Amino acid sequence: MVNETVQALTIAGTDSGGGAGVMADIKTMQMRHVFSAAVVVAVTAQNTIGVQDFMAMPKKMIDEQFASVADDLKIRACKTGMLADVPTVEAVVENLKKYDLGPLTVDPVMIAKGGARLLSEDAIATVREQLLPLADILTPNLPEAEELAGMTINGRDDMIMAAKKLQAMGVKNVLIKGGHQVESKESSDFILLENGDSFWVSSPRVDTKRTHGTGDTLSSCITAELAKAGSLKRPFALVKNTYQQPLPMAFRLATVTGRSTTGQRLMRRVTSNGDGI
Ligand SMILES: Nc1ncnc2c1ncn2[C@@H]1O[C@H](COP(=O)(O)OP(=O)(O)O)[C@@H](O)[C@H]1O
Ligand SMILES: Cc1ncc(COP(=O)(O)O)c(N)n1
Repeated sequence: MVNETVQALTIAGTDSGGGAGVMADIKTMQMRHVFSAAVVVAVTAQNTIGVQDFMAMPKKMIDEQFASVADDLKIRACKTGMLADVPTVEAVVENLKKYDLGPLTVDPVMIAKGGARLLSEDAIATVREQLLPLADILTPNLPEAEELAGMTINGRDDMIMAAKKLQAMGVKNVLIKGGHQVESKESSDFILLENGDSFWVSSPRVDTKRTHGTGDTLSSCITAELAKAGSLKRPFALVKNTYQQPLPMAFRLATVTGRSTTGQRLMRRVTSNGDGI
């Protein structure tokens, strides 16, 4: 049951296929019992095979969505996902500064798993310079961490160094996702907290290419938990606990037989964890 007084906001692009973007965010937040609002900044024509097309929203429409949400709801935490291009990033930054929407999780979506660019190359600098300083937590995957930190990442020591570099750019907490280390038997994420504490969260790698939407699921789960708790302690405890659980057999079978994505399975692992932490 959703607690309608606990409200979170996703600021991202839609996925017509329902596996990533705003759709994954809403499903995840809902399953974490949080009411989710959405500011749609881009629309994609997309499925599990790839992104066929996308269109960014005009600034006026982005501004109006932020105003509608802020005038009516009491948003306790928010996240950004796909931000398309420079004008869109700038419009989002302007609105994030204008309204109090609680702690901000930035998922710096750049390139979809299928290879389509969801953030123009010239917008990377805008994200680095204007959006990162507003982020309470940044959740890049490995290629995004490389791009933002300006270094190549080969292994754990590099992930630690990249997280420190990103923190030096003004981000309070950094979670570097290890999903793209396909040669490793584990998927290991590195978390560097504001107070300098750090830890690794590892889980056995699911042998599948169907990982569409995994990052969105993770960042919207963190955002939902931030909306409930107001601090990062509980969201990270949840993420850590969730990942340390073995994958239920049904999900392992789905990898082999079904079209279920790792994102959807991860969502179920996250959500099947209940509120017991
Ligand atoms: N094949 C996999 N097996 C297990 N966990 C995975 C797998 N792929 C990704 N993950 C986990 O899913 C989350 C999202 O990671 P990743 O796929 O790298 O993000 P993104 O969707 O942004 O590229 C991370 O916590 C990562 O460790
Ligand atoms: C609208 C939208 N937002 C984010 C992603 C990234 O998800 P993934 O990297 O798993 O393809 C996506 N494909 N589409």
